[in-house]
Amino acid sequence: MVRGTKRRRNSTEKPKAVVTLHREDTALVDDQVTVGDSQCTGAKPYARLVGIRRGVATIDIFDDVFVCGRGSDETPVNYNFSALTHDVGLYRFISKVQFAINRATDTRRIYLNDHSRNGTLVNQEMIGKGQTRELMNGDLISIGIPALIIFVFETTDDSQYPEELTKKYHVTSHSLGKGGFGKVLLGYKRSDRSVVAIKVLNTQFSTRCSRAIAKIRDIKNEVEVMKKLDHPNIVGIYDWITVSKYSYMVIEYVGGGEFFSKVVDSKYNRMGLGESLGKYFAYQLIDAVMYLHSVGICHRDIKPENILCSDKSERCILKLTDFGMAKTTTAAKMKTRCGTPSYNAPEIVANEGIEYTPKVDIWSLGCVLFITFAGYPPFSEEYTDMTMEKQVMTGRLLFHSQWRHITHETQKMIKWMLTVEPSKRPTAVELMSTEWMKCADCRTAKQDILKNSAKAVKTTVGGQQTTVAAATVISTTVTAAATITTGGGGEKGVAAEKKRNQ
Ligand SMILES: Nc1ncnc2c1ncn2[C@@H]1O[C@H](COP(=O)(O)OP(=O)(O)OP(=O)(O)O)[C@@H](O)[C@H]1O
Repeated sequence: MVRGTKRRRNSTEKPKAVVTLHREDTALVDDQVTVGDSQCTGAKPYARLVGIRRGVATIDIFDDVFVCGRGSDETPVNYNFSALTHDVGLYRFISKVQFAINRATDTRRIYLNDHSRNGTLVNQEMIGKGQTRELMNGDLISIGIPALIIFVFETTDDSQYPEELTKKYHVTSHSLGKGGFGKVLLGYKRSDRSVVAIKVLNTQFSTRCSRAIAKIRDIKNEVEVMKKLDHPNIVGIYDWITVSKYSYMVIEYVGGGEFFSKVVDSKYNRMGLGESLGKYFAYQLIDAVMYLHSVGICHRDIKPENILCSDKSERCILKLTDFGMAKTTTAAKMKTRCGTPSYNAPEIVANEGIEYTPKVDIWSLGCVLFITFAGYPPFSEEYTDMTMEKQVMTGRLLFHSQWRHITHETQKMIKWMLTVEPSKRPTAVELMSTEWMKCADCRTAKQDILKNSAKAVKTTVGGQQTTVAAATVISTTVTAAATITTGGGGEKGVAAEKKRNQ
């Protein structure tokens, strides 16, 4: 069994928010901004409630006490939600006085006081009538139940984003995650209110050496690759804006977090996702890679961290992302040693400067599927009997007890993908044509992908048509990111590997 190390959370590390969005419903705000009296005096608002529900305005806050609720003659409020009276399901949750925003006159800290019986939630945590919570930039405010997110709370500092970006997109301060280059923020398109993810990339600085993204040229390559792609299992791109030393990639919002978190989820007991669910995901990933290779793109960094889940449901749609290492195979020979060590194919590990092919993606995919079915990594420095390089170069695989629940056919397929000799390794087309990929779970996956893409809308990116899921929000899950703090075996092995690879 693989022995791993615990991923310790730094005491200063803040939990990461993961937002799940069911696109059917989203459609953000009307851009109307209601303002307090102070506007007449030319004062600046100290905070803003960004409405992320159709009909809910974005509200600039000037007053030290700002009350939101249905209101009545006896209980006047600053914002009365009257635009939501048609939305009976939601309106019934709103109290006459739902909550108040308070700014302390001395410390200038900002608080939410919950006044309602149904309750107000901050980042999906119930505050409760009579209780108070300090608000932070980017906090999500819901009413009654976690899914009914109404506002993103923001302290105001508009100046940080360039007009080229803000005239087309509203950038909230709600962080979806952090990468080696910077951050990923929740935003929405001003034109149709659909939700987007905005990657803010510092073009002069990258903390992650493994990622060739520090230079504008490399970001351009990533964008050019993404613009060529149109597949339901690949994250779509809407826009790319570069101003001064920052680049902003506006991409499809995928709200279920990394596939990595799914495979290490304690509910699977570190034993893998099992045959049925594993094949459901295998179909989607093979389909994505088959498409990529058919349009002459090699990803070169396939791993669970670069696959996002559409939502938190068990059978979600997977989307391949992070094309920072991708290469157009028709344009140039691939020789560069890149990718993530424990997912790299032997021909990359050999580092002999010999040209390799898109089969390197099949190897990485084999590693991902091995982990998916078994819950532990096929190659790892945690195996102390031989170096990781040797494990990869010899294709040595350890099959622990969990494989007893996986069919021989599946095991055969994984071994085929992890064939050391590239010419004997299958192509994605060959994998897709096997009987193995004709199972009921694969058919279900196919139907689910189709259903998901039926909800897609066509958006123009740089003159090209890109399919992106129709963003219709609401139903967002915020969870702490500390999923990998305990446990052993596979979870620790995979988690440790992830840490090492960063
Ligand atoms: N399209 C998206 N929709 C929603 N959340 C996203 C999206 N893209 C990224 N994220 C979130 O942001 C986090 C970091 O994203 P990203 O993939 O850009 O960085 P990374 O892969 O960790 O770093 P690097 O790009 O340097 O390798 C992800 O783990 C995910 O939680």
